[in-house]
Amino acid sequence: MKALHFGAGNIGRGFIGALLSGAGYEVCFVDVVQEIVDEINRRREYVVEIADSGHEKIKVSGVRAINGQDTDAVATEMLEANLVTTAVGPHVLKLIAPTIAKGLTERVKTNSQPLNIIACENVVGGSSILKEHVYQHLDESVRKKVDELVGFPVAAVDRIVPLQKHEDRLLVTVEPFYEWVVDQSKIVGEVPEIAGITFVQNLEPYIERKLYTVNTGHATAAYLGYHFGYETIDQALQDQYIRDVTKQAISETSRLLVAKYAFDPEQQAQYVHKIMNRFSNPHLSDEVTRIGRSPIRKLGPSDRLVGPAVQSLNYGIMPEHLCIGIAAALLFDYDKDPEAVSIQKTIKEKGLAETIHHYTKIGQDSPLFSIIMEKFDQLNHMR
Ligand SMILES: NC(=O)C1=CN([C@@H]2O[C@H](COP(=O)(O)OP(=O)(O)OC[C@H]3O[C@@H](n4cnc5c(N)ncnc54)[C@H](O)[C@@H]3O)[C@@H](O)[C@H]2O)C=CC1
Ligand SMILES: O=P(O)(O)OC[C@H]1O[C@](O)(CO)[C@@H](O)[C@@H]1O
Repeated sequence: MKALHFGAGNIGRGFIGALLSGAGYEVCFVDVVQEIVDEINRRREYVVEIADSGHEKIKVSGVRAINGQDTDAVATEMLEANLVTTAVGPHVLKLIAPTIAKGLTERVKTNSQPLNIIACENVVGGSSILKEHVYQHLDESVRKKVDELVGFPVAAVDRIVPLQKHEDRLLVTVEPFYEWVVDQSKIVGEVPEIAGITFVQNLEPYIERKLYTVNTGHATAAYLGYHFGYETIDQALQDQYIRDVTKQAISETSRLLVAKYAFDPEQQAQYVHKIMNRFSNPHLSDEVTRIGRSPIRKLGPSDRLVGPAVQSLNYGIMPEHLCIGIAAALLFDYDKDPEAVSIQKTIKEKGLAETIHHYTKIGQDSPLFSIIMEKFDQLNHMR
């Protein structure tokens, strides 16, 4: 069985590639960083280290890689692949779509075996977004065949993999916990038996639970941590104010998730408890600037902060602490992050009110609007 995986980065090597290799797949990575591609091909293996007191080292063997700019090589790999996965970042999906479309166009000429393409990104509907981009590059006749033979099941992936700072460029340190949930209803052909993937009939509750609990809490702690001068997430969470706001923000999303999807409140509370412990893992050094990266994406209307805040109103929940998270994201003035720079420029040129509406789409008529304005002001005075 062959898996073609786009993105030999932290989640690619540290989670998806390692899990698929362990499940017996021959994994071929596609990346655009030639040094990583060369290093994988030179060694054909790498090590994943588990960040806990045991520091277990797991060897991932039999892997290879190709450069994504070599679209002919990628298309050739797609001819016989049994599974295609991605972990490139939500904004990159449209960039890899033409290559995937080229591969599918070639593949359906000779191969009538079904193929599933799973985007493993922190976004609601990642595989559907990818599918839309891919279809824009397919001829009408090819689309019909792809409709029949190719599935784009959506997925939720959860494993904290911080920035890697090892001499060994392929070594990747990961937290012990992982979860990969895939929408079975969109699988074309037989459901593959892959140890470590949970298949469900409706992914929406799972992706919202993951994004609006893990990522909401992480983002809230990261933006507040940055604001108050902490470097890593475990340092930030030792600050009582940050810890309290983070817990309250996740408790607001928990109330939303329980009301919307009828999750068992006790199980959700345990889920939250486990997540707070994962954030504080002393064996991981996870920078607040990584978790806060791309604040424009993270302030998007359905992403981890604004998405649950807006939805909460429909369930009679006033998400005051999520608004603190949103305000802290608007204060994220990290000059090495181009999205943070854009937000700060917009605030300077157009003012806070217009900036809030521009990025979050929250209107002045929403009760959230004035709370965000107020929290922004309060945080500014607390520094
Ligand atoms: N790091 C984490 O803890 C988690 C990350 N995720 C999601 O996984 C995705 C990847 O995140 P990370 O692995 O952390 O990022 P990363 O930056 O470590 O990896 C992304 C990889 O994609 C490669 N890439 C960029 N453009 C490409 C292209 N056109 N073709 C092929 N490869 C390309 C990059 O060179 C890089 O190696 C994101 O959507 C992220 O939200 C999800 C759960 C956890
Ligand atoms: O990968 P993104 O969407 O930029 O966000 C980083 C977040 O994703 C994770 O890497 C895992 O979900 C968290 O560590 C962090 O909250």
